[in-house]
Amino acid sequence: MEPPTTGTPVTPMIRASELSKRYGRRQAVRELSFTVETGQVCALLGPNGAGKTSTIRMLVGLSAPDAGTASILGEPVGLGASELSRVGVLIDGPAFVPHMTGMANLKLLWSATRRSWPPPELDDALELAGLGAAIDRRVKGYSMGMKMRLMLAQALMRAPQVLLLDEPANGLDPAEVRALRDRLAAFARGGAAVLVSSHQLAEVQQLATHAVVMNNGALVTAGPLTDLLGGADSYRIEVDDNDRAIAVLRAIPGVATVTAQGDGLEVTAPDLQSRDLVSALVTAGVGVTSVNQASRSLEEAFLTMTEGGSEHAAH
Ligand SMILES: Nc1ncnc2c1ncn2[C@@H]1O[C@H](COP(=O)(O)OP(=O)(O)OP(=O)(O)O)[C@@H](O)[C@H]1O
Repeated sequence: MEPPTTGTPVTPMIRASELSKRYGRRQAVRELSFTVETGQVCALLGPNGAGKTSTIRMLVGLSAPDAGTASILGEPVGLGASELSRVGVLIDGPAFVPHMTGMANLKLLWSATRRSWPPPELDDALELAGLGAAIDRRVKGYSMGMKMRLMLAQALMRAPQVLLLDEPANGLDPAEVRALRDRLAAFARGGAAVLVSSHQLAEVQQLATHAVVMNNGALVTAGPLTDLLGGADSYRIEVDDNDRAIAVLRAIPGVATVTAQGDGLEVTAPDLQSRDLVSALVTAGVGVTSVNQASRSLEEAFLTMTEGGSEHAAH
């Protein structure tokens, strides 16, 4: 869901406002601002040491910013803030008691809330986490993916409106990442806001609707993933005859620009589908080798991050 651009402003579910954090001489986060709205799965993206974990820790009140404000559900975050009861958190990897079952671990974690077991949302949380019968097996036999699912269950059983997950896809195989994506998407469709950190562009393209890209503690770019990826309105097409293809493409109503780039063509056509372009080319007898949606901006942002000399964090 997109935030409205006009009309009554909505309160962002998650807001980082000019957040800064320093550890000794290391400026981990600098003047970082972004928001996550209801219905969004937002990726917090950046190389190792970019400041993602530091940011999430400030957003959930585990560390205090040196400057700026973290707000959840419109309220400033602090340790013990009441809003935090409506926040699900996965940070610092799964930590469970190995000789206890998944369910016993959930019960133990729930006991900290001093509310009676089971939580009303337990069944939904278990279904979304998708552990099946394994929930009654000991955690020491779990794979990394299963531990992540159990983490997800413990975050979801609180019926959170906001979910913050630090590198949840670490140690998951591609099928598990897909399953995680489906679960996060379902959760966001229910009106929640999800912030999920990652250092992998490919992973984020699968998971998120929005992205906040950071490097060296600072914001590089932020926005809907489709915008950051160059939008669905631009395509890279490779053909067997560039000159003829350019003539054909330029004659299609709705094609805004056609430019030759390297071996291929860069086409902007906001209202057309790739198949419209391909069928026009093929009908005109031009052989099409490949068609891809251009994904420039986010790639460029990543390039910037790499050039910016990302540091590997030893922590
Ligand atoms: N408690 C700490 N004490 C000292 N330095 C820290 C501490 N926590 C983080 N840092 C430093 O702050 C910078 C940002 O770290 P952070 O963990 O937030 O980055 P990250 O993007 O989450 O990286 P990673 O993907 O490796 O977890 C790094 O240079 C890190 O070494």
